[in-house]
This record gives sequence, C-alpha cells and structure tokens, in this order.
Amino acid sequence: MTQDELKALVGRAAIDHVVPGSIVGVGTGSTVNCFIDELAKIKDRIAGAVSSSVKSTERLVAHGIPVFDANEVESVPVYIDGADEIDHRGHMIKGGGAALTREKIVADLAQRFVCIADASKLVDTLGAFPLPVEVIPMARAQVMRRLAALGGTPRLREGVITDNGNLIVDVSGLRITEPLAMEADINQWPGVVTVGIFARHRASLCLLGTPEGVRQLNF
Ligand SMILES: O=C[C@H](O)[C@H](O)[C@H](O)COP(=O)(O)O
Repeated sequence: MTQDELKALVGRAAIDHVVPGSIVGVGTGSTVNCFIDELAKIKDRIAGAVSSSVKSTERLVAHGIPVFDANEVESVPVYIDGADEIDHRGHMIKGGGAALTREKIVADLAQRFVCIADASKLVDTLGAFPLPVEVIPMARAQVMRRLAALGGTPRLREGVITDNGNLIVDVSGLRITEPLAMEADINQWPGVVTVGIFARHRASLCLLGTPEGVRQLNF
C-alpha cells in the first residue's frame, strides 16, 4: 500500500470515533483531508466542526459542513488530527503544515485527541522530524539563538507566514527524550507562540495505518 492509501485508510477509520450530534474538532494536513472527505459523507449526523486552519475550514465549507468559531465552542468530545511524529506514549511533533498553534487551541477544547497517521510516523524518540516553532517576527533571531543553545539547528521556513501572521522556525538535530519538559521550557520563551511538541495535549488514541490494516494504540 502507498502512503496515500494508508492515509485514506485511517481517515476512514476515524469516522468510527466521531460522536453523533456533536461538533467535531478537525486538524490539518493531508491525512486530515482524507478524514474531512469521509466526514462529508456523514455530515447530516454531526452538528458541525471547529477547525484548526484556514485550509481545513475551506475544505469543510466546500463540503457544506458548518464551521464554528473556536470561541463559540466550550468543548468538543473528540479532536481528530494527524502528526509528523508520534511516540509510544502518544507524544507528538506537529506543525509540518504550519498549523500547530490553532491545532493546539482546538486540541485544548477536546476531551480526546485521536491521532491518525500512517506507520512511518511512529518513532521511539521524537526529533528526527525537524521541530516546528511558531515565532513572532520580532523575536526570530533571539529564539533561533536559544534553539541553537539547546543543541538544535534552527532554520527559518522560507516564504511561510502562519494563519496568525507569524513565522515558523524548524529545528533539526534535537533528540527529544523529555517532551513534556521541553514543551514547557520553549513555550515560555518571549516571542514563542507555540512549540510543535504536543506532550501536554498528547494523543489518547492513535489510529496507525499499516499494510496489515489499522492498528489502534491507546495511551
Ligand atoms: O501543521 C500541520 C499539522 O501538524 C499536520 O497534522 C502534520 O503536519 C501532519 O500532516 P500530514 O497528515 O500531511 O502528514
């Protein structure tokens, strides 16, 4: 099976975790796009969605799925999103599509985070995928110096402005053995909007697409 077929497989499997009549938290990315297309088929059975990016909103609206502003929603039973990496405890690196801040906001509204990913995303230790950090433009150079001092190699993502008008710095060469601590540390640096470590908002369940079918990892 190709990676795209595995993404389609988990996008379909995620439908079983949608709570009928509820507002669904919807992530961002190519795997989530498969989920959105499946969600469209059951749109009459949900109240709508709260979205984590302009791109996902556009896709939801194109399918005729009502999209609620996050400020209108107090809580959602489930948030469904992809990941760039996920470890065996449900900690993730996210932000490869620059949507990490809004993703963490919607994840914070959710009672459960269901991660959908193809098998290539499962790792023993986070960090082989360059860690995205959303940064306010004025703080770019200082945050990059701090990231280098942590032992990583930061690089500005050229030509990318987030939905919030900020920059993305990608940090390679980190071995993230303590995701919770590193998330808390980087998040409190002046000018950092969000770090792409999702440890505090880790997955409750991962639907992992493998050539043998969907593997469920409960955390
Ligand atoms: O900002 C983007 C998100 O964190 C995505 O969920 C992540 O990059 C995974 O995307 P994809 O499903 O395209 O691999």
